[in-house]
Amino acid sequence: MDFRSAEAEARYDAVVERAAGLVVGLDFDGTLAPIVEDPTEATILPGTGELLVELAESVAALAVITGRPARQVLALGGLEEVGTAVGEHGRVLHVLGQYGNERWSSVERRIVSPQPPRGLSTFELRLPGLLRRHDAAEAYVEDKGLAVGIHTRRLADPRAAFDRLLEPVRSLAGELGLQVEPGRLVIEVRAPGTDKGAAVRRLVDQVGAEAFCFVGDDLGDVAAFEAVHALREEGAVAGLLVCAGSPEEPALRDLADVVVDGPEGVQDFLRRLAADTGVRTG
Ligand SMILES: O=P(O)(O)OC[C@H]1O[C@H](O[C@H]2O[C@H](CO)[C@@H](O)[C@H](O)[C@H]2O)[C@H](O)[C@@H](O)[C@@H]1O
Repeated sequence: MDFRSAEAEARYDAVVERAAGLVVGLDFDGTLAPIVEDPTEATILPGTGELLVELAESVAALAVITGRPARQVLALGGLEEVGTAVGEHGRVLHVLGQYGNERWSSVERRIVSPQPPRGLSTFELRLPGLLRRHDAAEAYVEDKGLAVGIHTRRLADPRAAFDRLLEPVRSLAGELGLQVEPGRLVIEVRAPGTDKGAAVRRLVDQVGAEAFCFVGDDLGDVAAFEAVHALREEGAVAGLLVCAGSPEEPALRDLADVVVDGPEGVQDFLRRLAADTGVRTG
């Protein structure tokens, strides 16, 4: 585990000190689940669910905050079972899907979701033509209900295809009042109006959090990093930012207090946090 400065180490100590009021927010793909070629085959790294349950004993709440649909991440992460075990410790697991557009908790156990955004069905109708015109007809299109993900990972030159598509997708999405969310070899088109930063702020209010630790790996997590950073500057919470590092996406490294090596490194971090907060509250 690599603290980026002495100040970062002090921030770790501050969130551990406030463990009873700490919310730990985690991204899914690239953070809890290793990146794989086929998005339908991603699964939480074995052992991480158990670590989350252990950590729940000594913190206020856990939250998985993801671009995925809530229903999908509950299945891929085995999070219904994790939520049940977290509940046995008297704690809550929150799952915020589609960048905070969908909400599930281990207490209510139902997904609250808005209607698909206006313009999304038109976008989907026009997308195949756009992909053909930009030599990316074989891109994998993920229909997420409230959003569409255009994946280039399985194309011959994934980065070049991503770069070719980004501006035309941005332009069509803008025409239809939709928001573009670039990620790791994926361009997502979704409803505007919320992001992972808003989801973090809502959780802080809802839980009455005194500390917030967020762990993420990708561009969609920048808003959450910025929210924790701002809340920390305002003195509202103690905050810690952890980057699940990868050679593919360096954007979060410079914003983070701690850089770990992908989902395996996240496991090591959670193990240490569970041990340190356990000592504190046990
Ligand atoms: O916010 P996240 O939990 O990180 O979700 C972001 C998007 O992740 C998924 O795509 C990424 O993971 C795939 C599986 O490893 C990989 O094939 C793809 O290249 C990555 O971009 C997911 O498919 C999207 O729906 C999520 O929004």
